[in-house]
Amino acid sequence: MNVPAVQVDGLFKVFGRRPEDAVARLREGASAAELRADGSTAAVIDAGFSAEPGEIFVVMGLSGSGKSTLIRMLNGLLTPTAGRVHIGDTELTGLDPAGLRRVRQEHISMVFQHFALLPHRTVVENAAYALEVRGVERRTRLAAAREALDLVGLQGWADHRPDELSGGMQQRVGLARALAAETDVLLMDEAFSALDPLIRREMQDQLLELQRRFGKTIVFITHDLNEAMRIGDRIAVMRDGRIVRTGTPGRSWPIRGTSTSPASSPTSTAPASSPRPT
Ligand SMILES: Nc1ncnc2c1ncn2[C@@H]1O[C@H](COP(=O)(O)OP(=O)(O)OP(=O)(O)O)[C@@H](O)[C@H]1O
Repeated sequence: MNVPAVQVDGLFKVFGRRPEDAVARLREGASAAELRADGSTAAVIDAGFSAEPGEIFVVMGLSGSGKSTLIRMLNGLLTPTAGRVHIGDTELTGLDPAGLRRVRQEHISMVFQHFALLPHRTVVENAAYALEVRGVERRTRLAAAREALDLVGLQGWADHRPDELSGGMQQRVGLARALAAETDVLLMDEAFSALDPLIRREMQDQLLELQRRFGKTIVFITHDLNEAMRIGDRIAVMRDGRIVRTGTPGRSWPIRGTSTSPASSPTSTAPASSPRPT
């Protein structure tokens, strides 16, 4: 199958009592603050975008703006209150649990901020984990995991335990796990945010290099404007649950106010058409 787009239409997630009623009120113009007064949290409000094949689509916003809630709806970890998520032609939001599991296993990998490695397993077993869940036979999955570890520069570390590795190396294992799974959609939730600045930059470079080679569809969450500008083909800015701006990094991207102010006129631009800043 070709690498699929990740498409989001009219997506809402409300926590609290009677979330569907809250969505109806939001659609009628109620504000998130009004809902909060009634005990509901509107974490994602009417989000829409399409992350295209081969693109790194960055979602940037301050803490509490709804980024994690949004990305968790992209792989079905959270069920939207309203709206749709498509992975290619498959509507995620319309699948039963077994169908959802299948799409996740075959198409979607997630890389987390705190690595999510299994401490009692070796590095190679961790890198092979997604394949194990998929039922791939041990020898085949360990061979694929070793190849993926080579790709992220961890040759020689396969038989160590995660706690013998630095933070940067542990996150490379997280990346290797995603690569070994050979899924075409990669969801990264603040994946480099726990790393110190030099290592973080190295990881950004590594991701760009891997992306040049494999051309997946990547949705990358960050609160860091520099990171967004460095790796994003396009950047969506979230504020108080809403995507307030989508644009292409470069000279035209208005840096001032992107992280906190609402956009005066959100623009949508074609993916991957302009060079990345270096
Ligand atoms: N399970 C939940 N129940 C109730 N409210 C929640 C839940 N999960 C998130 N929220 C609320 O939804 C809003 C958005 O949270 P979310 O974690 O998605 O934001 P974020 O941009 O990822 O922030 P951070 O970077 O701090 O994780 C916040 O007000 C948060 O308190």
